[in-house]
This record gives sequence, structure tokens and C-alpha cells, in this order.
Amino acid sequence: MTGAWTAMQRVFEERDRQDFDEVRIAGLAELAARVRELSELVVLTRADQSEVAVVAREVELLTRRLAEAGRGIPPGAQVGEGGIVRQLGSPVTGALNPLAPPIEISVSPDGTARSEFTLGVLYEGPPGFVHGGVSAMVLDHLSGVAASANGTPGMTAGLDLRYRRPTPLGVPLSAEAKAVRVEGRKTFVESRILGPDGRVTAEATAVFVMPTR
Ligand SMILES: CCCCCCCCCCCC(=O)SCCNC(=O)CCNC(=O)[C@H](O)C(C)(C)COP(=O)(O)OP(=O)(O)OC[C@H]1O[C@@H](n2cnc3c(N)ncnc32)[C@H](O)[C@@H]1OP(=O)(O)O
Repeated sequence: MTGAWTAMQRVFEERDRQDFDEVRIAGLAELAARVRELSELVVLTRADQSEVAVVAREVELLTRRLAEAGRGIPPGAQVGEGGIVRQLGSPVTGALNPLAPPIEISVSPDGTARSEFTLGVLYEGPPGFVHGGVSAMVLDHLSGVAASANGTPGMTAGLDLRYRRPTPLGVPLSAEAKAVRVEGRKTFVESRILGPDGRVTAEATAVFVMPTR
């Protein structure tokens, strides 16, 4: 039976054949950014009912225009030595995904993956604070990048989260993750999100397992 890793490689190879140059990516990223703004205003608008109905109709027409050139499969993931290096449709970092915040991640020479980002109203859980599932998503992904940077990429097998204090919405947050131990196919990664005051709001230990080929 084909393993998960081989199946994923096949998907990636298929998508690699798609025609995505940097100019096209920039254009689509601009579109995604505008849709993100629109989504936020859907939550925040005070427009009256008739105006909302008109806008809904206009958005429907715009959607139909894009559907005429729909292609059925999501944008590709670029794969490097350490696993995925860029995934344009990622719900966390994908510049082409309007649902993604999106967050940008850098990796320092010691293998620490870091990010600074702000999460707006679309990610609200408790009033005024970030949804716990969104924090988990960010830490899961950041930890995945740290596992890859360690040269031991894998699938998330476990994510043990502790929510220390509420994570505030609409203010600059930072997050970091680092691989701390490797045992066979398993890589253990520790991560955390910090509020603007530098205090930890959420922290996690994740286990990544390299799937069988
Ligand atoms: C620069 C940009 C980069 C970009 C990088 C992109 C980052 C993306 C980050 C997001 C990642 C995701 O969302 S991934 C999506 C969410 N995750 C998934 O869908 C995974 C679904 N699960 C699976 O496919 C499978 O269960 C696997 C592949 C994880 C493991 O299956 P397997 O290969 O059969 O392995 P298995 O025998 O079960 O376990 C292997 C070893 O791991 C241990 N193990 C298994 N689970 C756990 C666990 N929770 N905690 C501790 N240990 C565990 C087992 O005891 C065993 O230890 P021992 O006996 O060997 O000692």
C-alpha cells in the first residue's frame, strides 16, 4: 500500500506543474488581501439591510466572474530539502488564501521559527480575544516549520497545548517554535505565543512523525 508521504509527494508534483510565476502570485495575493478586508467588513459593517443585499449581489457577480476561469485544484506547494517551503493556499501562511491571517515566518540559524502578526476580528473566540483553535493552528504550523528547519519534517501526530492567559485580538503578537528532541521518526517541538507585553499566552509541545513512504 502507498504511504501517506508518497501520496503527498504525488499531489505536490502534480501541482508543481501549474503555471505560477511571481507576477501571477503577486496579483492573486493582492486579490486575496482585498477579499480578507471584505471578510472583516462583513463582520464589522453597520450598513443597512438594503445596502447589505446590494453588496451581496455584487459579490455574487464577482464570484461568478472568477468561477468562469476556475481550475479545481488549489495552488501548489513548493517542496525543498526540509519539506514544504511555501504553500500558497495554506490557511496559516498562504498569501493566496483569504482565510489565512496570513502570517510570515522566518527561521534563525539556530533553527528557531519566529513570527510577528496581528489577529483581527475574524479570529475572535472569547469577546476581545483570539479563538483557542486559531492559536493552536498558528502553533501547529510554526512548530511544523521548526521541525522542517531541523531537517526532520513530519505530520503533526500530537499537539499538547496550554492556554496560560487570553491572547488579545488586534494587537501585535509574536510566536516562536524550536525542535528540542528527535527520537527515530519523531521530532518534539516546543512553541509559544507572546502578547505585546512579552508574556506567554499559549504554549505547546508538538510531536511530528515522518510518515512512512
Ligand atoms: C519552511 C516552511 C515549512 C512548512 C512546513 C509546513 C508545516 C505544516 C504544519 C501543519 C502540519 C499539519 O497540520 S499535519 C495535519 C494533521 N496531522 C495529520 O493529519 C496526521 C494524521 N496521522 C497520520 O498520518 C499518522 O498517524 C502519522 C503519520 C502521524 C503516524 O503514523 P505512522 O507512520 O503509522 O506512525 P506510528 O507507528 O503510529 O507512530 C510512529 C511513532 O510515533 C509515536 N507517536 C504517534 N503519535 C504520537 C503522539 N501523539 N505522541 C507521541 N508519540 C506518538 C508512536 O508511538 C511511534 O513511536 P515508536 O514506536 O516508533 O517509538
